[in-house]
Amino acid sequence: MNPLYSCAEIRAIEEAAAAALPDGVLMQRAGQAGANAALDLLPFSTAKARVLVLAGPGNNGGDALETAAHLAYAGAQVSILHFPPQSISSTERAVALQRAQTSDARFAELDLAEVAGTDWTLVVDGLFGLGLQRPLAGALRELALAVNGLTCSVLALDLPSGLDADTGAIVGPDGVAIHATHTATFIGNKPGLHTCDGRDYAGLVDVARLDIDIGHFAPARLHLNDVKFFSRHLRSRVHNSHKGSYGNVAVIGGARGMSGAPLLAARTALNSGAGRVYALFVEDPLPCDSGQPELMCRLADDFDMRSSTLVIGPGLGASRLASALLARAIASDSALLADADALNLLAAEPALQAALAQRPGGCVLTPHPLEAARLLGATIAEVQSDRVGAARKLAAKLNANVVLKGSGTVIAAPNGDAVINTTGNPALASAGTGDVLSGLCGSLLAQGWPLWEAALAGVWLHGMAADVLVTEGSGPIGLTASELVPAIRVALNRMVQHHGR
Ligand SMILES: NC(=O)C1=CN([C@@H]2O[C@H](COP(=O)(O)OP(=O)(O)OC[C@H]3O[C@@H](n4cnc5c(N)ncnc54)[C@H](OP(=O)(O)O)[C@@H]3O)[C@@H](O)[C@H]2O)[C@@H](O)CC1
Ligand SMILES: Nc1ncnc2c1ncn2[C@@H]1O[C@H](COP(=O)(O)OP(=O)(O)O)[C@@H](O)[C@H]1O
Ligand SMILES: [K+]
Repeated sequence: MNPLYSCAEIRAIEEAAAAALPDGVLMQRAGQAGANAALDLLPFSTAKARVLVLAGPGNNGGDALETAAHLAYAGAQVSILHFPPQSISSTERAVALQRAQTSDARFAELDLAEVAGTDWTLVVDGLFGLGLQRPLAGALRELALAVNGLTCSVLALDLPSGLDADTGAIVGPDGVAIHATHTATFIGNKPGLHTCDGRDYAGLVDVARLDIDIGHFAPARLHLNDVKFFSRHLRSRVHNSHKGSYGNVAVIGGARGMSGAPLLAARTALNSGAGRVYALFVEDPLPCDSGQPELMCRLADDFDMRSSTLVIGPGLGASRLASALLARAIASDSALLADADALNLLAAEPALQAALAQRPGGCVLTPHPLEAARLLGATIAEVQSDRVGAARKLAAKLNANVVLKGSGTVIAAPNGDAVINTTGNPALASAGTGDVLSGLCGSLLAQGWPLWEAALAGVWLHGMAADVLVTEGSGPIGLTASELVPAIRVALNRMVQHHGR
């Protein structure tokens, strides 16, 4: 189910597969797959298509040369910008070069004005793939910038040049990468295409397995999120049920001046099915939430934490009272999700971290990159330069199911399993959407979902609700966290209708 492989894993699969095949077969298959993907982006009358193929010095360039030859044979007007290797290249690359040279493809000189001034139908990016060693520099950097200024489709072979296949970060400080609209990736899917800058730079991703025997693929520890991972917990409601059947959620937060955050989380918990929802305040509880009077607003200090699933953190503040509430929540036997200020308190207090890590039932943590950086004693840049690694490290350190938020949210379990989410969009980049996510995950926990599946489903539904709202025109600009709440309710009900038991 949607496995993702690291560079090292892909190299190992390729090596094992290549050993059982005649020389050059994999590159030929990659070139054919690249050409097929390109033809899908060209008009039916291929002869009218002007295709610019960028062929780098390594095997990614070999794939590009094969692709160029196929496209020329199909009748397209193909121009190749060829960057020959400095030293001896692979035999298969030399064969691919010969094939391109004997086709009708034209080998062009690098002329940035021509790149920018030609009405290309498609650019094929075969500059660099898994072998990128350093940031694009000099003429290559200028070329990438010129391509990024074009309005035509751009097909990346294996991955957009300049992007790190493992992390999705653009290589180098102030680095550049080719901004592809489509990526034909070879052998297996790669995490870097789906998180950090990957979602922006890879565009639509298609995996070409190159007919490699399934036996060469070891079980993956990293996947793309999939409804199949959690659908068995989607349950239709039975008639003979009551509010007590669907659990209690207590959202603990709301320091003075910060009452909105727990209300958003609590409203989401209620609208995603929890039987009873409490909004608990560190101090000065609101008498009620007039926009959602079903919520029970209370002072947190008096609350019996054993009675509910606990979502602690939204607007919690950093007071001693807040810290004491967090300590009580960690010590309780209730299912626990910690977010926002609870994560900052944890980062500041090693004793709380130790208590959390020893919690028999575990927990869910939902940090954004800054909160994750504080918990890891790292910088935001360090977290973002390896989001999967950071989420796994935090999960192991705190014995927690960690949801590292942002584009391509990463969910990591203490045992090292990790998932990258595929739903969601920049409409979510507004205050309060994280509170909505914590309330949603808390609600699923209260309804009996295990921690891991609640995190996967919560992140998936939260992103799906935003995707639907954007499709309907309510975003990405100006979508508010409150608007997500009814959209999540619809998405959850639809999912139960389709997949529920
Ligand atoms: N083996 C497989 O799994 C299969 C691989 N396949 C394909 O091969 C790709 C991997 O090929 P690869 O290993 O040759 O690496 P690739 O990405 O072409 O780049 C390496 C070259 O670039 C150079 N170089 C690097 N960075 C640079 C920079 N910033 N600026 C300038 N130069 C730079 C580097 O030279 P050097 O660092 O020594 O200067 C070297 O010459 C893979 O992504 C897939 O597309 C398929 O055919 C199917 C089977
Ligand atoms: N560009 C984006 N693409 C996809 N999801 C995003 C993007 N920006 C933010 N999000 C999501 O929105 C939510 C924001 O949470 P958070 O930063 O905690 O906000 P807040 O604290 O204001 O509630 C997270 O679920 C995050 O993954
Ligand atoms: K590439």
